Amino acid sequence: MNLKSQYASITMTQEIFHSSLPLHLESGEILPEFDLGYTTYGQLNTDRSNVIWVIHALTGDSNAQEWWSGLIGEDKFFDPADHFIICANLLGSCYGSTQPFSENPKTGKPYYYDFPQMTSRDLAAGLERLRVHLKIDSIHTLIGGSLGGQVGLEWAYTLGEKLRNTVILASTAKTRPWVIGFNETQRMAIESDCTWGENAESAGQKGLETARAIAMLTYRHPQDLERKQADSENKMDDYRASSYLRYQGQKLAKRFNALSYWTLSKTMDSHDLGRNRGGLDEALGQIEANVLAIGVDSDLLFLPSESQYISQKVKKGTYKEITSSAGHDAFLIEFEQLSYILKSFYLQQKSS
Ligand SMILES: CC(=O)SCCNC(=O)CCNC(=O)[C@H](O)C(C)(C)COP(=O)(O)OP(=O)(O)OC[C@H]1O[C@@H](n2cnc3c(N)ncnc32)[C@H](O)[C@@H]1OP(=O)(O)O
Ligand SMILES: N[C@@H](CCO)C(=O)O
Repeated sequence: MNLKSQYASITMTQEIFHSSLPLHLESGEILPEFDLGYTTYGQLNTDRSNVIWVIHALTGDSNAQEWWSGLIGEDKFFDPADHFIICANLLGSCYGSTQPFSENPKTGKPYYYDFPQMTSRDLAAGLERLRVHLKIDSIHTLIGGSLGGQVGLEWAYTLGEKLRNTVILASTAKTRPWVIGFNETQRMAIESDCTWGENAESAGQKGLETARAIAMLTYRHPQDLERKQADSENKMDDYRASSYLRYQGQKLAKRFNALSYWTLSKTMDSHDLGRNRGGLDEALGQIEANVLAIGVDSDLLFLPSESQYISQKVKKGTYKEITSSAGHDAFLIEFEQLSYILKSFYLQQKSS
């Protein structure tokens, strides 16, 4: 579907890529075939050197120009008039790619709880299959935050010199117990829903609301809630913070499903760039691309030190930090700082 924008030169496409070749997963399981829904903005230039590949986070979709509107779009830092911007819905997610509700070719029925566990390395392998299909031999920049940063690091490792720049935001090279713990509380909430276990797309949805409420506290910061959710002094119940978290839970449950959420939270947990590669330092040292790791000073989920570590252990690393009271989700909010950091990074590449 080609949607011409108001500027004749800028196109947007939304396609489904079908891979009929099996994907061999890290667990040893096999995904017999799969689909990836993807969105592109702009066009490839003559030497195909203007590819910006965006990787979304946990509940994201391929419409990067929507959820990252401050960074991607006409007259934004990544402008489709200059770049070919592509974003694919990650395997396991429910926005057009193969996921727990997809048909299992072996049974002719939805996978549901039989959907194979996938790691960030598997999700990167799925994106690699799409890259080859699209005949994209070189990627100018790979950029992703949180889970998107985990998948981005895995893909940067295998892309080698096919990738020039990698921008990893609010993420990590190996998921720590702190994050696994938060994800486990969210899965416990989903599993406590009496509908969990049913072969139905509505299974676990109330539990998902609670999971999202827990997650929102990891995506923000006490200062953020103090600023936006504080109540008047004499309040004794029905606090703004309570209704805010309940609202956010309901809002996610309207657009996402519990099985995809459960699946992708396990993907986040199992992320370890160094697994079967001689450890983290060895693996990070193999990445050929220029790496810009961006931390958020108030991030309580993926700590700034984890971004600093990435920049210190890769061959060509730069660390920058966003200053924000918003916490982890600042990578979705602080566009002025992000654009400035990116501009100085690319200028540094030009001068080196
Ligand atoms: C990288 C990716 O893949 S992104 C992943 C997919 N996308 C997402 O997760 C959504 C991304 N966007 C967001 O999370 C947010 O919009 C952000 C982070 C970009 C911006 O967050 P903020 O501007 O701080 O919005 P905030 O978290 O305060 O929520 C505002 C919403 O809560 C509502 N709200 C605020 N306070 C309360 C309250 N006390 N009670 C009830 N509702 C409330 C607002 O009405 C508003 O509703 P709306 O979203 O329907 O308009
Ligand atoms: N809030 C975003 C980023 C989480 O890391 C999401 O829901 O995916």
